[in-house]
Amino acid sequence: MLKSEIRKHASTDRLAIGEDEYSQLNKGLLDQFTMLDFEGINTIHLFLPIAEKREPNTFLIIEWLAENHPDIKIIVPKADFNTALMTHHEYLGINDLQKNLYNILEPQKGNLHSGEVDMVLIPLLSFDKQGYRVGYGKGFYDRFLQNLNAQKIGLSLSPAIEKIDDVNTHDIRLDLCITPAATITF
Ligand SMILES: Nc1nc2c(c(=O)[nH]1)N(C=O)[C@@H](CNc1ccc(C(=O)N[C@@H](CCC(=O)O)C(=O)O)cc1)CN2
Ligand SMILES: Nc1ncnc2c1ncn2[C@@H]1O[C@H](COP(=O)(O)OP(=O)(O)OP(=O)(O)O)[C@@H](O)[C@H]1O
Repeated sequence: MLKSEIRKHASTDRLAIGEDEYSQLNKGLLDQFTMLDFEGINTIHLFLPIAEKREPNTFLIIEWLAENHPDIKIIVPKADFNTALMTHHEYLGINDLQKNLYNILEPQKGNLHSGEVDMVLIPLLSFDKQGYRVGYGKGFYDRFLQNLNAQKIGLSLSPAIEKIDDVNTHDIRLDLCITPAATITF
């Protein structure tokens, strides 16, 4: 299928997920996440969820990390829609967040992080069996991941689709994708 069609289908399917199902799926996703190997992981970059779009609830992951790996530093992005680039900031807690025009929570005072990141948790609308992903189509993550030497992990509440047909040279493959039912390695 083409990215444009996948985006339509995936957005519609997501909005059909009810509150209870959303909560169950997020629990499954967290269980899978906790099974990763955190040896040598000092810094994790993650997105903050747009709950009304039924994105994976990464706050559960943040809470689990705070409890089980308090030394891991958490970095969150801020999107600049003029340049299609993101800046990356230390996560200071929920009180430092404010919604932007797109209803995405963003850090306000968190220091800019320009150092290394060991693991990136990546939002997506859909992914395929080869590890390619489809996002909202602005290329934010493709640009960010381009020169990044980190474990690239997609988070998805739905399983892989067969194939994205219009993969291009900008598209960066995931190393892993976590779903509520399984963690897939590419
Ligand atoms: N939670 C989260 N944060 C993220 C991303 C993401 O996918 N999820 N991004 C990943 O790149 C970046 C933001 N990317 C975005 C790209 C396009 C639109 C946008 O055009 N929104 C329109 C229509 C969206 C739709 O198709 O529903 C809108 O809200 O009006 C918003 C955010 C950075 N932060
Ligand atoms: N590294 C890059 N350099 C320049 N342009 C890029 C780069 N990566 C992606 N783009 C451009 O960004 C646009 C969106 O790319 P694509 O359709 O692959 O988005 P996506 O993967 O769904 O989005 P996202 O990464 O925001 O979730 C395309 O026009 C693409 O050419």
